[in-house]
Amino acid sequence: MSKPKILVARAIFPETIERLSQHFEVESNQSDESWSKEQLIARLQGKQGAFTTGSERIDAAVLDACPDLKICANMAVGYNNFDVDAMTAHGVLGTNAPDVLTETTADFGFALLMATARRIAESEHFLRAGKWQKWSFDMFAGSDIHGSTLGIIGMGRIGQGIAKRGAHGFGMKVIYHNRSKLDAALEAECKASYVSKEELLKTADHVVLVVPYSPASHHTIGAAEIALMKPTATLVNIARGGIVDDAALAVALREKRIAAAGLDVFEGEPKVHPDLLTVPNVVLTPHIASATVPTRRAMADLAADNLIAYFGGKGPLTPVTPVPGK
Ligand SMILES: NC(=O)C1=CN([C@@H]2O[C@H](COP(=O)(O)OP(=O)(O)OC[C@H]3O[C@@H](n4cnc5c(N)ncnc54)[C@H](OP(=O)(O)O)[C@@H]3O)[C@@H](O)[C@H]2O)C=CC1
Ligand SMILES: O=C(O)C(=O)[C@@H](O)[C@H](O)[C@H](O)CO
Repeated sequence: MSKPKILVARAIFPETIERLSQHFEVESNQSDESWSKEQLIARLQGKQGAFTTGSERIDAAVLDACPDLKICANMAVGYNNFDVDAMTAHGVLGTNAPDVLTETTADFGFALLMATARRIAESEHFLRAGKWQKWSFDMFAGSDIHGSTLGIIGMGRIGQGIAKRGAHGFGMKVIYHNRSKLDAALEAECKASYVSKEELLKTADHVVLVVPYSPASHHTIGAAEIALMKPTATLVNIARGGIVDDAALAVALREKRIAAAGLDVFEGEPKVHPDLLTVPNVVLTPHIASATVPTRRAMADLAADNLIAYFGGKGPLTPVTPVPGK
């Protein structure tokens, strides 16, 4: 029997390609070229499965043009690159890669918070530029992490990981906002209290965003929300580009309406709003929150496992679209 045909849309570990090749006829983008939508559609012709990353938009145009496609397995927990309604209407399954990256991403969220609040990147640039001539009482004085109030918007798996690090490791008071409240046992584990978004923005010393991107969460933080925050507050976005209005944030940072921001994700990335590149009080990283070697391997393994389980007749492991018969 011939093997199902799959497309691996971006360069990935050679071991993952080897493993997939045991089950599938694999075409892969190991040169990591940037494909246009037309090129993606051309490569997907005759393929029953796709190994995708957050970079490939799977929408009605792609689905209409690729009638053989049955499943797209994302090597990411976020799946806002999938048009879930269009995939459901076309009977194409989507899977994501949850859990395996939770702790690694929470570590990074906390690292970015600390770098931002304690002005680590800004002070390092100052030192490297040869500007350090003397000690002074307020040189790069930032804000404290320990004992401060941490506000988390998007208190899911990763948000809870950050909350535990803050509450148990740094004695922070943790407040959070979701559309729904966590159950009491989870709140106790995270030492966290539910508040409205407005109260969170007004009272938190540090606001961390870990909410998935959707039309409902578009510009969760814009000029009006920033205006509610303390002038000494920091804002960290490890969620997705589009959760923050980057243009409004750049203005707020320049005018010191909040103290600082740490951003791993950007509207229209890999492009970054030019004004963010020129304000000093922001730490910018290129979407690397899940980037440790073991975690990237685990994410690739889970995406591959989803394809293998589905074509092996077991059904997808971590579906994000409805699964027929379930
Ligand atoms: N920078 C990076 O490299 C990475 C970024 N991410 C991002 O982090 C996101 C979260 O991942 P994970 O924690 O595993 O996901 P979860 O689904 O476990 O958590 C998401 C949380 O957000 C809340 N939420 C969803 N929509 C809204 C909304 N409109 N307003 C307020 N709260 C909302 C949910 O609660 P409720 O439904 O009650 O609202 C839930 O608690 C991913 O979707 C991805 O975009 C993840 C990994 C790495
Ligand atoms: O999992 C997610 O949602 C992410 O944002 C990151 O872990 C990925 O690196 C990125 O999406 C590429 O697939």
